[in-house]
Amino acid sequence: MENLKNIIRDVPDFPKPGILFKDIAPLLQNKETFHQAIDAIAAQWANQHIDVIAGIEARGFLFAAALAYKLGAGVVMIRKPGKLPYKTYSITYQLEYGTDSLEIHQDAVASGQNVLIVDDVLATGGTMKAVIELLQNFNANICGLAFLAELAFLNGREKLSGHKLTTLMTF
Ligand SMILES: O=P(O)(O)OC[C@H]1O[C@H](OP(=O)(O)OP(=O)(O)O)[C@H](O)[C@@H]1O
Ligand SMILES: Nc1ncnc2[nH]cnc12
Repeated sequence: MENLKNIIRDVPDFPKPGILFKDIAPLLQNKETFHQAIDAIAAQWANQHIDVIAGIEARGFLFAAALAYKLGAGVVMIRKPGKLPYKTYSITYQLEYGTDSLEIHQDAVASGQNVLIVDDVLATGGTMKAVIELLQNFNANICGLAFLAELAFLNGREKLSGHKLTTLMTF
């Protein structure tokens, strides 16, 4: 796992001064590290009978689709405002660098389905907390939260207590 961690690039002052951005692009574009990351996250969630994987736009989509294929699940898109064509539920939340909103189709998840929520990076936890709230619109079972990487110094995990949470690496 050290090679996965080492390939993530630090970009200071992006997207705002004072933010140290963890750029996962090098991990994605390398065929060995991308494959290794997907296999390792999938292994953490094998045999959990997951029906759908909810991926968070944009980088979360890359992991959600690959993991869903690997685990035999469907994919649900959680998107930035105004992108989804059908009726939506919406939520506004605080980000490490501003506020944002997310939306989901009102028929995205069926009653009783097992849902895994996936994103690339856990920072303050604001995004994932909002997505958990968004999923309260459905009578679904949130199996857990899967991340590639956690920025532990931002204590995002504290906002997500009560849910099974996995990450491949911690900064
Ligand atoms: O834990 P938090 O503090 O909420 O931050 C984590 C979120 O921030 C990033 O998304 P971003 O909004 O930068 O979108 P992107 O994937 O479209 O680049 C990342 O992909 C997570 O979704
Ligand atoms: N510092 C950071 N690096 C990468 N993705 C992020 N999402 C929120 N904060 C981030």
